[in-house]
Amino acid sequence: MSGSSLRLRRLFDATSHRSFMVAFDRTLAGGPEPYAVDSAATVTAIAAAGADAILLSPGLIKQHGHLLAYRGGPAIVCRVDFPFIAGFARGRGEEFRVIARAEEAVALGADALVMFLILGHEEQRTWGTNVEAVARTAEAARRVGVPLIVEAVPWGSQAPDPRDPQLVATAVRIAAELGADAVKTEYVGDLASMRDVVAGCPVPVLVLGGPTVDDVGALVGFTADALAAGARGVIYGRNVWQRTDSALVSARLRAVVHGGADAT
Ligand SMILES: O=C[C@H](O)COP(=O)(O)O
Repeated sequence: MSGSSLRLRRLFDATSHRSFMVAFDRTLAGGPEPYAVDSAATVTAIAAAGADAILLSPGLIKQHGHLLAYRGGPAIVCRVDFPFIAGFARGRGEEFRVIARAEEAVALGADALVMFLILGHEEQRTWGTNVEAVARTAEAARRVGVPLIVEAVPWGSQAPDPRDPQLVATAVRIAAELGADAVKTEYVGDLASMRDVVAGCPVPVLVLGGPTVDDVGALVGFTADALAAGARGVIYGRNVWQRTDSALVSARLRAVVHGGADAT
């Protein structure tokens, strides 16, 4: 078994084979947001909530990695690209820059890497740059022995609907064929379509969260549907940490991801 496969397994629970990952990388491009002004406090709360892994920028791994370095603590996942979205805060887009190489992320203590593959670019040139960056990072990740999770999403300006099942299926398939060890993508809205997305993707599919959903029942419900469709877990950000009832919601999500709890 390769180092990448071995380390990928560490992101998943030994019994459920699923993962409750929490993304705290939004402030990399969005700055200090509500509930995330004190980054150390947010990282500590995410670890206390029982996350299997936490997604952080290189700088936050450097600053706060020690808060996670204990037996049973969450694995550390490093975002290695910077999204030039006309504000991560203001919407979706298609520009990015690679900010850390696989070797650097591993030297910081990362157990896995995350970067975007965005479908629907306005220009072939930027699409080509994105494809090449993912392929090069996948090659470097293989060489270093660290898994690469590609956030494959139809968020480009030319994609009519970021949750279009066909486009989502295409995005994750391209990511896998470029060398991703797992993908992070949209829940496409219904179980049957999500099954097709998972069926066409030869690597584990993890579902992203997006803006905070106030209706916790709805959040838990679509999480359960995504898992029933074959998703191997979630990588949720604001839906975990950008809310007053964060600890409670984390516990419910964790229970649903690892089984034994229904969506109610
Ligand atoms: O890709 C986006 C980031 O990981 C932020 O996660 P979020 O949209 O669930 O808050």
